Amino acid sequence: MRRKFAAGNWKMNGLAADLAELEKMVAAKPAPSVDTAICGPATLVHRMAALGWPVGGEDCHAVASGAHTGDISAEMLADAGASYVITGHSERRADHGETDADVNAKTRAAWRAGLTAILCIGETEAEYRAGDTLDVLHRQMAGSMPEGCTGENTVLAYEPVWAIGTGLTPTRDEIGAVHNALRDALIERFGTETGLAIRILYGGSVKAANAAEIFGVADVDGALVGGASLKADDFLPIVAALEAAD
Ligand SMILES: O=C(CO)COP(=O)(O)O
Repeated sequence: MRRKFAAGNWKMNGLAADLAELEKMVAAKPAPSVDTAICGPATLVHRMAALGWPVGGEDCHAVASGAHTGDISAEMLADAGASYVITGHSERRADHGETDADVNAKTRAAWRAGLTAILCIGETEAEYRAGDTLDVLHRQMAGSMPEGCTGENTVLAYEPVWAIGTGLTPTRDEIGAVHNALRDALIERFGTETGLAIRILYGGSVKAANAAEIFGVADVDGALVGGASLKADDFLPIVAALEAAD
């Protein structure tokens, strides 16, 4: 039985003053029946973790330490109190040219440090319009997901690039068809037990207003939430909707 999971991604947002939002979330003590986490900027991870809410990084380097100015290793995130790290977010793939092989290496780095990887895949608008969504996702999964994925060390996040920060989302049927195909692909690659254990999150313009509808789709195990995770008043209703979902 997969535990539902509501994860936030603060992206390049968050100053010390914004920790007050996380404090509000902690104070609300929401939904013990679902997993929650906020992935925050590296500058805040330590302080976020100290508040007692599960925390993740947004990226990590593939190696543990060394001459890589400005980079953060998975071990550093774990040392700062993180339990998760996002790998392969489309903004890193686009802004930093990260390839599936890079994402694969970063995901293995996350495991090495004892972190759970929230591994992101998703098609661009052009790929969506061309009807190539599943081909793209299968290719990204094949390249980005290392051997050894389990329900504990990896969470898969389907984030259509064209739905991120745009207010657009695929239809329920489209999300359902994609998540169903991803589940089949996980089972084929990792076997039935593991394929059924790996959680698949949807991400892209999830808000309180559409959360219940999205969480009602089969094989949606939760969400990776960007903009609506920055404020407690936006994120907590999403967590509540996940808890209420069948
Ligand atoms: O990229 C996302 C989460 O990783 C989604 O961002 P938005 O929820 O702001 O669309």
